[in-house]
Amino acid sequence: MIEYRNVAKTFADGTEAVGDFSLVLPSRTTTALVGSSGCGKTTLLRMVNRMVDPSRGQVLIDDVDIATRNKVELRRGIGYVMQEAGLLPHRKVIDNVATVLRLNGVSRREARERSYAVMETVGLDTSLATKYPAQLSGGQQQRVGVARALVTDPNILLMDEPFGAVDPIVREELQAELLRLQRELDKTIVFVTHDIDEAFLLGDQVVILKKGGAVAQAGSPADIVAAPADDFVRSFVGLDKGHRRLHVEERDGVSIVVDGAGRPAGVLD
Ligand SMILES: Nc1ncnc2c1ncn2[C@@H]1O[C@H](COP(=O)(O)OP(=O)(O)OP(=O)(O)O)[C@@H](O)[C@H]1O
Repeated sequence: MIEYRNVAKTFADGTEAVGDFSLVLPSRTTTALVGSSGCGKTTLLRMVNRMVDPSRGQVLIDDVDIATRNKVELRRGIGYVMQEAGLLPHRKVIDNVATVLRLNGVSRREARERSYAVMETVGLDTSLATKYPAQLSGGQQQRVGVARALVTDPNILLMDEPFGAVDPIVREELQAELLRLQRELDKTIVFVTHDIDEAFLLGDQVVILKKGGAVAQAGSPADIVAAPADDFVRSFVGLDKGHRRLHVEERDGVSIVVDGAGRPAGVLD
């Protein structure tokens, strides 16, 4: 379990990125932090692996304040996937994946074996292992980023807009892959996105943020759609727009679901 207790972050230049944020993220579930640019998502995410230390308040992992933990040791149990994959361009795919294992003192041979295995886990053809990142598609590079984060088998996976830079079709593939991985691996995932549909698809818990890391609403996607907290949430999730306002129409004895623009979205079973 990850817990934020009244955390705040003001950067050295005086920018208040997070005002007062509290939240519990249950183990083995995915929490999606969603909000517009600059609302503090990345700052909150990076507090979990201490890339950012809060100015006030605490972050706890399994009831231990992480401020008391050694940063290097803490990060061993936490995978981090960033936007644009962040791969080392001059190192082969397999060496990118193996980096952290080698830093942890795992032998070259074992590091390679584990890296090949995790490439398969994330759906990467192992023939790509000896290529350089620039020789891969954007989607493949993102998978390498996920493989690299998973290779040490961390309990926690932090993902910062990991699918933001790929085209919509590849993005859907990667989202489906992540859902499969989550079922298989059972990690505690913190996923940052500005896309509410992605947050609803991947998050067990969705946290809609306003500026300064203020929580507009936190809950399951169904809870949020059923009872949006206010007009900001209603508008953010698109409940004021046609595509989420569904109703049922009868056509020749079949109940079809139609959106606010009159487009059929599906049939009722
Ligand atoms: N190192 C820093 N120094 C000063 N200000 C910062 C720093 N990092 C972030 N900020 C500011 O803090 C606020 C929150 O930034 P953060 O990156 O957490 O937002 P975000 O919601 O992740 O945005 P985006 O979706 O654009 O990545 C912004 O105003 C940003 O400019």
